Amino acid sequence: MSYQQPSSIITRKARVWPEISEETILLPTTPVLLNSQSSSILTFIFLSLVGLAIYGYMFTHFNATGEVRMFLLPCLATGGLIALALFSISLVKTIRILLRNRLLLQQYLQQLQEVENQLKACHWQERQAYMNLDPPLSRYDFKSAIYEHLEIIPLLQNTYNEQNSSLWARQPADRDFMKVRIGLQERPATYKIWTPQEQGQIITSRRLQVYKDYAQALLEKYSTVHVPLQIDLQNQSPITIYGPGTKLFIARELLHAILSQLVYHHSPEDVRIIILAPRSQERTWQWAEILPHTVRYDARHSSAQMEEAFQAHTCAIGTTAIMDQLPLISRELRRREVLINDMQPLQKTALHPHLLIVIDDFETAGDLDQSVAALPNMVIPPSHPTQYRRSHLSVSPLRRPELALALNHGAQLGVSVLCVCTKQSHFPQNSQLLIDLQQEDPPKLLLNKTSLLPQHKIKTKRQKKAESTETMPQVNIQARIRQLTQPQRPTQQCMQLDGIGLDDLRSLALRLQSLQSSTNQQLELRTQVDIRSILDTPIEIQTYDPFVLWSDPLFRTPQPLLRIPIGLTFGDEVQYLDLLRDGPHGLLIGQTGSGKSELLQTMLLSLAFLYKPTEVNFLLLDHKVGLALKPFGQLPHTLGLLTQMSSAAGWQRFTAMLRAEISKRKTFLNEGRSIPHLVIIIDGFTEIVRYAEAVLDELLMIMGMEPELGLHLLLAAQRPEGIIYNNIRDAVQYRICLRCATPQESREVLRRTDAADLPASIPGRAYLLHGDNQLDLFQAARVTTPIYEDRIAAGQSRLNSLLSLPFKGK
Ligand SMILES: Nc1ncnc2c1ncn2[C@@H]1O[C@H](COP(=O)(O)OP(=O)(O)OP(=O)(O)O)[C@@H](O)[C@H]1O
Repeated sequence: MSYQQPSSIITRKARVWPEISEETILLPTTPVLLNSQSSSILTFIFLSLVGLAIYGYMFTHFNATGEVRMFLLPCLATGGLIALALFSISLVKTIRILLRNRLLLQQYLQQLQEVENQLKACHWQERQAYMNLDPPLSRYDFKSAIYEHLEIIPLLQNTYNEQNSSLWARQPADRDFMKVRIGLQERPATYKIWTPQEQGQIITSRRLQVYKDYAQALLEKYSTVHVPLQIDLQNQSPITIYGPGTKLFIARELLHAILSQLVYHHSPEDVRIIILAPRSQERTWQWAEILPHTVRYDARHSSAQMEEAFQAHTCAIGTTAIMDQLPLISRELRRREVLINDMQPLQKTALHPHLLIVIDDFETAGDLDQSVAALPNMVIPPSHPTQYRRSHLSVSPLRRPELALALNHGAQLGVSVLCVCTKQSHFPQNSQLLIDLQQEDPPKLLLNKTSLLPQHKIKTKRQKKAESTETMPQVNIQARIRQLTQPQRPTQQCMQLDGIGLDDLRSLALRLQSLQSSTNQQLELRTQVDIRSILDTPIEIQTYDPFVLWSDPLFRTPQPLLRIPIGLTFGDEVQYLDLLRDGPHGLLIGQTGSGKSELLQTMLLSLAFLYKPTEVNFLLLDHKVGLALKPFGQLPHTLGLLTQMSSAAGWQRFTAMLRAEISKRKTFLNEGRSIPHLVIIIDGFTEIVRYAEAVLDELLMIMGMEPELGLHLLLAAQRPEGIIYNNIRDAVQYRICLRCATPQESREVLRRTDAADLPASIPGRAYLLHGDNQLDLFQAARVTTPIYEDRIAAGQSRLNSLLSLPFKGK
């Protein structure tokens, strides 16, 4: 296979991390049942019967006078009545207790079912989130309980173009840079399940015992999750895959799977791979020769030389190729060492790009050259490997001095080593992580007794658990991941190892071959954007006629309606916000001076430019005097502008207005009439909610209404504030975040801290988190730009001038 020039450019997108719940879910307390006193009723019935029997006996057998008999009769009747009354009382009491216990049990069951639903949701969310981050490569057992209810697109079924936001997404600053999955593991869930202490004396009943077993089953089923198991190629190097005997085939499949994951998630800009493999494995490594990640990396290459370098790759198969490759590796390692030594201690950063040296096993006869008799005892000084270069490779590359720096100081130099070994004696020196495919005992050579202990414990626990829970998938442990340098860290168990076939490898390499990464640094992001420059047809203010534009099919985007330009992103691409696709509801957060008011104006003006008042209406609210929104009150689109909403009365006015509008819309809808969309902008909503708490419910109610009513809320605030924000956040679909005061605030809005790093000197710079989780960085357009300012007649309000123009012909 020969290397082709790349044809498609991949611009890597900003990443959005999935939300994984860390909440603590409480299992309900076992109810304290009351004693039903059924035994006391029986005693009572027995005693009453005995009493009546005695009376009866006396009445019939004693030869008493008629007077005595007369006396005995009422006694007998009274006694009988008292007994009956007492019996009824105690029966009622018992029934009450039984009913109460039944109610308690019903409530307990209901609580357990609610908790189960909550646990199910968290459990699924966590599994789906991790599976989205690390999907399988091609094949997976979709019938397995591990994948139940998950939506999975294997990496090979993805598109390999600009639209794929996960391709080459991992960048050096990301927490999962150089981390790749090797299979699946079972580990404790991120959310916690809390079991309450049992209170008081527990009276057990059969039903209660069934419910307690149910609670226990919930605890066992949901306290762990099956998620991908990752290894850290950057920080755990050297990494050895130990596949003795027949396991060598699986070890090589795993090695291929690791590399496939690596080249999918990392761009060749950030990661370069060098492969050293024996001639016997030529067929299994051919796919790697066309990967953009194995194009020879040489820091000294000028861009003019790059084209020539495209022809050379770093996939060295066979001893001759390896002997050519080793001096190059050695030279690069030395260069990195010099660079690191020259850096000030505080400046020391990981060197770029990260190099991964992959070494296959050299065990088969003929994999290594025969030692040359003339140079049997020659020792190569590590400082001059190339000068003493031999033309034969008689030991595995792992033993070669050229690789000593990579094995001993790889972490500092930005170099990792990943190898396959079939013998413990071949493990590289300083091996940090061992992926042990051997089913039996761990290698004695590297593991002392202390490291066996936790593993033994885990195994026993797992066995016990497997016996007790039938619902859990029963999978064999296929590999054990041991930290060799930190024996105190528990061994991880891999339940399903990844692997990939040669056909899939070839298909992956062919798709990646035509791609090239483009860095965001190459593309500029402007600092000033005039709103007129982002509209599809340039607007000439002096001759602008709104009616012409509203009916111009080229100018407006007919479908989907409500797609408005709001700024420019990298490479002068227009940034759109689609209130239908991304919405209907959204948030705009930005600290004071970040450009919030300007952006609101831009959005309103974009909508007014593009859509007629019969298509879009506005309802505007500002808790302050509303200087920014005031000019828009004159637009024919605007139903109302309410300012100084700092009292409950103001809010009541708004709700009354809104309710009337909603009921009008409902009537219109029932009559089959079309209704314009209503964009409701609330500036300073957290302040308004503080004055009138009922506002929050009202807002949430509006957000829950059916989309046919055409309501679109845009809530603007300076910061995401506590509980108010939390409730709102879940109800909105898109979020625009200008500069935030703190990383925490940014995280609350975007799930990442980047908005806190937006430059304060560039107002209007913002992130847009779309409804489908895509994140875009853009520069918001302005209604009034300094350029435009000069062109407006002196003394005229800048904004009013612009706003009056669109409707002059009305
Ligand atoms: N998109 C933009 N491009 C360039 N400059 C901008 C942009 N948006 C705002 N600015 C500049 O930043 C200043 C502050 O903007 P703006 O008044 O919109 O901030 P704000 O976030 O609404 O502040 P506050 O919350 O205090 O009202 C503006 O006067 C303008 O000079």
